[in-house]
Amino acid sequence: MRRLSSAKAKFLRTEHTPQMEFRIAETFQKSLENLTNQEQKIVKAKAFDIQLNISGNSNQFHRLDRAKDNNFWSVRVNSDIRIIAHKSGKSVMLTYVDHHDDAYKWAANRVIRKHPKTGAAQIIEVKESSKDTNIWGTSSATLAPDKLFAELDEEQLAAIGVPEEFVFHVQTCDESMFFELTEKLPAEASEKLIEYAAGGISEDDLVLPTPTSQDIELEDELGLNHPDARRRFALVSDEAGLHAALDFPWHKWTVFLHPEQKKFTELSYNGSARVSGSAGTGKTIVALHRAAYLHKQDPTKKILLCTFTKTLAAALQQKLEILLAKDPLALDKIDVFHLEGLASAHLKRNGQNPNIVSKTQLVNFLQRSAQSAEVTNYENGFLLSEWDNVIDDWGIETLQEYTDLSRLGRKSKLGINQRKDLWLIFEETKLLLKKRKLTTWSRIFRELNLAHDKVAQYDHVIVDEAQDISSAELSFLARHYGKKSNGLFFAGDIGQRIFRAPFSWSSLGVDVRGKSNILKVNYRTSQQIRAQADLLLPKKIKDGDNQAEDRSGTISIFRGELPRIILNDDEVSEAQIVSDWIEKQISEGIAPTEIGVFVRTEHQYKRALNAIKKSGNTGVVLNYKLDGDDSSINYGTMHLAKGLEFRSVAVIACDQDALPLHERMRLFTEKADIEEIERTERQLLYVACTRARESLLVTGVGAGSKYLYDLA
Ligand SMILES: Nc1ncnc2c1ncn2[C@@H]1O[C@H](COP(=O)(O)OP(=O)(O)OP(=O)(O)O)[C@@H](O)[C@H]1O
Repeated sequence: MRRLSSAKAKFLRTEHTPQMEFRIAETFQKSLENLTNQEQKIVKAKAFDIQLNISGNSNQFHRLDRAKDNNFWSVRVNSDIRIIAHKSGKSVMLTYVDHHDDAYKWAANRVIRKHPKTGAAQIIEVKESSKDTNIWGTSSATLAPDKLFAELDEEQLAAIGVPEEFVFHVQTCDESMFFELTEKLPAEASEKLIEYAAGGISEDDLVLPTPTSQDIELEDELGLNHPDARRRFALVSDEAGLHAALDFPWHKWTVFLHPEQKKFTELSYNGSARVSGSAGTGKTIVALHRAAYLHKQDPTKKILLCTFTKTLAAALQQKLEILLAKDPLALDKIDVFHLEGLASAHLKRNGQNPNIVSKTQLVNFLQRSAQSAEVTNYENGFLLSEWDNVIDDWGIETLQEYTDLSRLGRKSKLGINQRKDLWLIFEETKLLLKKRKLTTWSRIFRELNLAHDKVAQYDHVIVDEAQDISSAELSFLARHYGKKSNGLFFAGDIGQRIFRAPFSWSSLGVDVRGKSNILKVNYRTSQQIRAQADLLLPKKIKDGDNQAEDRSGTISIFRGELPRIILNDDEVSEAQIVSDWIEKQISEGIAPTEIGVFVRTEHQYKRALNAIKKSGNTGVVLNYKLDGDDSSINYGTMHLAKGLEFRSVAVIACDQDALPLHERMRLFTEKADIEEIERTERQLLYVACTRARESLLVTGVGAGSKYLYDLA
């Protein structure tokens, strides 16, 4: 009879525990990324093998005798590569993968343990370090004249999840070591410290949150189910989940959600709810996960994930395909549309093909109507804006309705006589539209009735970039889906409203009060870029229902270079600056497709293209399919940038008359209207700047846009 080593025997004794749990640690994904494609392939195959045979693969595991944590085991992938797995209780977790010696080295000095205060599992690197030796080899005491966290005692640091080994280093950390330190700490502790250092929280906030009844219910031996741990150690319950984790290891969002993101993903409510947060805080990620989550809860339900432009819908579809790569049935049950696309598809099914009036036609009609009504003291732009935001969007059909209207989104107070004059123009325009059998999207949404269209009967509707929804679109959604359980879910940032005037959602029966919350961790943008872009907007912004959203206290989880804001004498020198910047990005290994160049209007495209060409590259205008070629730099208007992201972004041609756009400003005389335009122009610059992950350049010519002075 062959005797088993005691280690293997112990493994076998525990392996038949019912309902073994399989997990992937974030560190595993990260290490997988560092392997070659070929190596990744065989590691993935082995990972699937482990998952499939979770209760019967003991002979693949070899305990690491010299590791500090005796729950670490190695799994042979080939003669060179080893997976490091952690096994405790009923959980098997892949934690690391590398070439043999490096994998063993990684495991030798690490332990996974439950934080004594917070109860969350953490991976800790345990060095043979005494208190006066810095974890990175230098003496922190001598490096830290301005200690950032000297005021915080051990108790407070423990309450936010700082592991015991790091307490001294946190207490002696200064600004120069700050990010190096926070990168080594568990995310929950880093985030609280970043927030504290940025002045966002006081010492009083650094207390242990009271566990909820659900936390207590989920409590486990190692703390792997703790909400803070789940963002590092993802439970993978099926093959599709493992595919999502392994096929796109750099897309961490597919498996690791912030506890707040998870909360919103799984929120249950009647009617409507909303998740907010400044740019890059993962609202779209919540929208995607929520769609997948609702499908999993009940695969018979139909789900609509929608937004406003084709470009954004294409971006959502791409991400959904990543999240559900191996779950075609789920993909089938989740439709992604931009709202006009949804309406078009419905009309087509009914054999209708509406003739939508173009902007040029509309301006022409308004102009002609003004002449025939002999009311010529209003600019075309003003008429168009009044038409779009008031008459058409709110479906105003009579002078009475117009005079009764409480100017919802519009801030200016048009007197009765002015409205009477203007009504002559709009009434005539309506007639012209009717005569030519033309219509508008707002009219379509107001009249759209999907009651008998089975294809469009959705159980759950999720709307991304909801800050730019029109009243006609919102009332359409509310009519059809607003009363259902988990009917409408909105993700958006009112600080990024760039297309529409604000209006009261509650007046249309959409009440998200008490069912909305704000995400505060920015995953996209470096601390430096985010902090600077935030200077453009007030800390609190009110929505159309007068509800204030507090944007302060948002933190970024990584650092980068400071954004550069440069004013130039002329366009030639601007092109040189931008071209040099592009060359620098490329020399640092950033691919052309990871660079975006944005301008205020299409008229400025030439400036973008000149700079791109000067750097020796080719440029391509961003298109809605997001299928630019593999070697060109994307450029486009700031509006087109919405919802997208690039490693490096240049926002150029920010001249005095471009931001705020002079052509737009001169249409209005009322202070309130001008303020509203100023707000959206500012927000537009904020949107463009926050597309940048690592590097941001903002340029203008001459005196430059006044907003650049706030940004600097
Ligand atoms: N939990 C997460 N883990 C890792 N990365 C994340 C996570 N959540 C979001 N991200 C990443 O952060 C970036 C921003 O996410 P997302 O686009 O969802 O933000 P947003 O709030 O919708 O931004 P915007 O308002 O600018 O459209 C994306 O690159 C996304 O992959």
